[in-house]
Amino acid sequence: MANQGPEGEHPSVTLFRQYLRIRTVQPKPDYGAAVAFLEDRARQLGLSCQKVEVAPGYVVTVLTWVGTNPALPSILLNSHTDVVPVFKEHWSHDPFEAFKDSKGYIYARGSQDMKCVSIQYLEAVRRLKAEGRHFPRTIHMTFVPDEEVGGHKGMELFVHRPEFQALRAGFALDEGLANPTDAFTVFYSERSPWWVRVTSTGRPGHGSRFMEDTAAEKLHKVVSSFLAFREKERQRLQSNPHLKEGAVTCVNLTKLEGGVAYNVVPATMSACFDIRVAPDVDLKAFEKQLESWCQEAGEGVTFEFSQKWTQPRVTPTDSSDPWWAAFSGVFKDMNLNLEPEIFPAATDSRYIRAVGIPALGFSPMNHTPVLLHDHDERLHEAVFLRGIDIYTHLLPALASVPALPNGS
Ligand SMILES: CSCC[C@H](NC(C)=O)C(=O)O
Ligand SMILES: [Zn+2]
Ligand SMILES: [Zn+2]
Repeated sequence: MANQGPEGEHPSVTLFRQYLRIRTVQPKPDYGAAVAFLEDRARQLGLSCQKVEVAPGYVVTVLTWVGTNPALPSILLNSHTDVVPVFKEHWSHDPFEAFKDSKGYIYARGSQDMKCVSIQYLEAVRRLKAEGRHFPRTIHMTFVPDEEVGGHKGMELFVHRPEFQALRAGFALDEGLANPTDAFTVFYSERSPWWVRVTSTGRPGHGSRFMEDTAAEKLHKVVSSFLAFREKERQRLQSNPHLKEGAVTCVNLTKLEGGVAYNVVPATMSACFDIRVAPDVDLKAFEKQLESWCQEAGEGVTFEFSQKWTQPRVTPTDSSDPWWAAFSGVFKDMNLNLEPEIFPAATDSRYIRAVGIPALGFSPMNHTPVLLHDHDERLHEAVFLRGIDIYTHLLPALASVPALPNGS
């Protein structure tokens, strides 16, 4: 029976399942247990382990494999330790048990997002070290908290710390997404999250009357403008087979608030939008567009941001770029299909890219449905193990990229 314990199970899978059982689930992740697990891995692998407390209780753990030429900028392998909450009643198995079914599927929150990648990094390094391999560039594995709620007490702070500067990262890998086909997806940029609350104010009064200038009418106009834009972008994506989801701007109305009673016309109503702005959009012009939709709706309609990312960056994917050449070359050598895309949501990669470090988002999961944040998130053990193989090829290639003219 596949779930009867580690007997006959690949030790990397057993380790993965142990890590999945640590309850680093938002909103109260057990970060202490994750850090203790990683410290233990550092001891087992003979790696140094540094803990950087970026905010009270929020520790970034850094495991380091020093290269033969530590003067060269390093390779940063980043992963986050927290996972999103679950609706337990919708799961076939306990999401923190790491149940493995008879076919080899491991069910657990974090199995795709992104505890698989954390263990794959560690196991690839373990294997390469055991083979006696050495590479010029130092490899740092960073395990960060808080990504699932925006990274504001994680990577966003860490990239501005002296301990981060001291890592002297020249190139980074972070998370990607599964791909249901034979191909692997790699993300070279991200859309910018803009979370916007539009507040409409107007005349209150009795619910039986035709009041003039109501908050609801004006909010309706704004909502129509936002959703008309959404439809335009949706059709632009649908009509062009060359465009992928991340290349267009997406808008969703995610909250409507206001009102106190059926028979009271409210003086204030608001609508919240989750906007993901494509990296080629002129952000100043786009903000002006939001402003004019509010103005056109009438007096007393304003908007504010609760997230506003304004530093979209694109990591080069042309063959002349040495990092891309090293990364994509491995896929060519291994005869694997690679599909470069723009990440539709936001990851910690945006903070890494914003401080000038090229970063690719990659989670080695092909033949796997995208189940991050979903019920029954799962990963097949064979796909997980294949991912370790892929990293055992990627790390030597990246950590052997010669010194670049720009100093990285
Ligand atoms: C804007 S901070 C929230 C981050 C979250 N990341 C993912 C991968 O779901 C998101 O894009 O909604
Ligand atoms: Zn993630
Ligand atoms: Zn996530």
